[in-house]
Amino acid sequence: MSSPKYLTGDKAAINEFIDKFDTFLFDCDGVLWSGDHVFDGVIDTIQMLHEKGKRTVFVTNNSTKSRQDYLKKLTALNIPATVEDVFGSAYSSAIYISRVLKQASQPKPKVFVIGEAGIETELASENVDFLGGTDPALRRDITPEDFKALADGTGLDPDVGLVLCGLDFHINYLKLSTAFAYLRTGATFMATNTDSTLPMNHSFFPGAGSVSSIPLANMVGGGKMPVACGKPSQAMMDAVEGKFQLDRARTCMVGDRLETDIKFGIDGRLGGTLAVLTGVMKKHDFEKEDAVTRPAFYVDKVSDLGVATD
Ligand SMILES: O=C(O)[C@H](O)[C@H](O)COP(=O)(O)O
Repeated sequence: MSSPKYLTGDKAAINEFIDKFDTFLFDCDGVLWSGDHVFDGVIDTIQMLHEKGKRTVFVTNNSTKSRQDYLKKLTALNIPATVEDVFGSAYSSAIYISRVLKQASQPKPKVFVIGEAGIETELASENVDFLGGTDPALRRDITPEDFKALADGTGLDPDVGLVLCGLDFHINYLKLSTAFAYLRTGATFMATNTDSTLPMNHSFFPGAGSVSSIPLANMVGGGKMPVACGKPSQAMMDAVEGKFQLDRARTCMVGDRLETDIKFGIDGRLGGTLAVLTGVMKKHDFEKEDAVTRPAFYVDKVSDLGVATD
């Protein structure tokens, strides 16, 4: 693996870098913002890319929000975008379940969800029947009656054939027990994404993988991992390519996490990958001898690209 090229402060190299691509796939958390704090210069940089005729697509593993929700956040933060520019792991999962698995025509068409409204909205947009998710009936302690009903199956919906788990800010023992009970009936095991942490407010919190899919994988055992539809899944890359008619050679992935964003771009054989150091990744992560993945380029922060307009 060749050494990543550091672009910060090198105007000629940055201009050459930008000219290599027509489309930039941007990760969100840790690249554009931390929580509701948009990093300095991000808005100007996105606008600069648009003025140069470049397309920007926001590809996020955060399944708590739908495309519309993300558009509201982008708009509130003054980042120029349309709903068509957003591609999240909730949407990626919903189209995989509806169009690849054709879940509606399966003997057990319903989906049990661990996650937030973003997943529910995207499943509904694909006419996939679901339960769980933000249902307030699940936001409580497990009872002896629950143990009995989950153990003998009377507490399960016989039409559930798939479990989809993502980031759930209301995770609890009852939800995990219910999901595990469905998996024990043979339900298909899927995850929107398996990120270990969520970058938020310039710190890190439990991510989707840590709160739902990895604990369930541990319960199921045998090394069985869920089909994940977020980065670095190439099911997501294929869907992004199809929707945006990408020329992969002229597309660059911009991200803050080696094992999701950069791996997504490399495995997808994109023309390039750009790492930014405002989120999860630190320079050492890809400079160390045993780094499994290395970006082609890196900058300290996204706004370092802004010198291209000077
Ligand atoms: O735990 C998660 O779901 C992820 O940390 C989070 O949502 C990542 O979002 P992204 O960086 O892909 O925008």
